[in-house]
Amino acid sequence: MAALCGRAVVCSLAGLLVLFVSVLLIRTYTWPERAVRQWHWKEPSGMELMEEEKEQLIEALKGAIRIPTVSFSEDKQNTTALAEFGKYIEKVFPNVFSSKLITHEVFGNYSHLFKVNGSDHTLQPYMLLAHLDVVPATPESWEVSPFSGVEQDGYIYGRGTLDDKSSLIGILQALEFLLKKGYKPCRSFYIGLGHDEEVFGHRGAKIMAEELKNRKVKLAFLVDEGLPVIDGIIPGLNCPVALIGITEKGSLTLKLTVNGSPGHSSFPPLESSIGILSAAVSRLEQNPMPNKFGEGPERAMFEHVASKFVFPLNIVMANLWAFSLVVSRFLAQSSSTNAMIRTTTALTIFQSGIKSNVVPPTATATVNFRIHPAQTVKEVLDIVRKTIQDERVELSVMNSFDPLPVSSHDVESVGYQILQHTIHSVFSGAPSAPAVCIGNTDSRYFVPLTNNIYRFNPVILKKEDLNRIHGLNERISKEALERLVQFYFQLIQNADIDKIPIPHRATHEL
Ligand SMILES: CCCCCCCC/C=C\CCCCCCCC(=O)NCC(=O)O
Ligand SMILES: [Zn+2]
Ligand SMILES: [Zn+2]
Repeated sequence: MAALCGRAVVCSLAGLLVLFVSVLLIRTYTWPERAVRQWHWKEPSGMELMEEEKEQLIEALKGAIRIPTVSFSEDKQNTTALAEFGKYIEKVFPNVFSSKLITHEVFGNYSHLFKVNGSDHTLQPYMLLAHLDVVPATPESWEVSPFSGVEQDGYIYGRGTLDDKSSLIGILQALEFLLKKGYKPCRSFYIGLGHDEEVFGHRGAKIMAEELKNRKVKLAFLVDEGLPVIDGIIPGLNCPVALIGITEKGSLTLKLTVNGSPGHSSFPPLESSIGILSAAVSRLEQNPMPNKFGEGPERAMFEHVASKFVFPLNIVMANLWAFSLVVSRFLAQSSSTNAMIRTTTALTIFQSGIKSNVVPPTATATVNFRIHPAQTVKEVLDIVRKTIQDERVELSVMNSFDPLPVSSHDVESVGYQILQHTIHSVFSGAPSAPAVCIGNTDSRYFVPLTNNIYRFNPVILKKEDLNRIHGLNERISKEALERLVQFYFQLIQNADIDKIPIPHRATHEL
């Protein structure tokens, strides 16, 4: 009898296992049909750059890198360089500045707004954004001087080659080439070039956005800097994938202060302000914010490219209903993937002390949190207070904003489809996926103007390149720069799409 029961249990378990494996395989290998729009894409004209054009482009970027438009803080920017940059783009892109189709305005002394007037006023305009300021660079740690625009082994080196002068020059250069070829757009578009993105954008992009809002401008979509085409960054993903930032993490910057009594170091207090503050920031670092994998758009990103993972990871990614716990733990292991799944905690400034035999009265620290779309500033603050649990540590909010709204990214979404089509064509068929932009961009100020903001940097980035952004030896290959211009060249032309698309069923549309 017992043997019979045992057999029945074994049979049931085997049946369940077969069922489980069948579901996994069915979900993995039968990609669901998706309704896609049959867009009427026109073939963009004159895609290949001539040698002379390639040379012009490279020189244009090198010249831009040599102008040190550094933002140190909101109140400390290299304004001489910012002014010089304005004159530089006027000299390098004469057609953009003289075209009758284009109006040009300056905001906050150094930010630039262009409107390129299209022929069809029934089409809603769109906007391209980039910024001309850069973060500081310490020359002694670089292989080449960060503002020399040096070319070495096929790469142009310098601060801004990835963030964000390449895009700025790419947009203007693409427009310059198009104007030279006699191109006239159907759809109007704006180009916004902010001068203080690296220090919150309050005087540049924010003012531009407010002015456009006052003018009652509504945008079909907006494309700003953001996530790249990643290559080799997610283990097991066997091809480059273009990540389109459909939302952006929120941000919270806190100043932590501990006030103690100053005195002689020969009879120090039992607990110093430095010791108390160190323990507090250490607790924050040792207790990361909760893993939120599956509660924001990052889950859809993995499902989107599930079929591009190597076996057996393709099965895992196509079946996150069963494996999300294990995937989330795996993603937590590296800094770039960890940033996708939780609010991150970065200890960025720590200050105290003036002399080796003086006990300092005060210690301060700055902590920057980038907030996952499934959390809010308030929730993060509550967790911080609970984690520190020390009344002696004063908290003050230096700046904060909640995660940005999720932009539309379905088959009906014109902007997303134009972007996706352009990526597919320029990056040799690379699949794209909606994702969370982990850095913050000027585009957040344009939320009142459009529901369709996309953060995308048209550059292939490998794991070893990640730390070059805001880091040492920032560089872009000449080939990548040419491709970047191709991207804007085609994006601008593809945005002229005017036909109302006919709903259509197709398979395997990424
Ligand atoms: C699933 C894991 C994929 C991880 C991919 C990580 C790729 C990271 C590459 C670039 C970082 C994104 C930068 C976005 C623009 C940030 C601009 C900026 O610096 N803003 C200022 C700020 O955020 O403080
Ligand atoms: Zn940037
Ligand atoms: Zn930056």
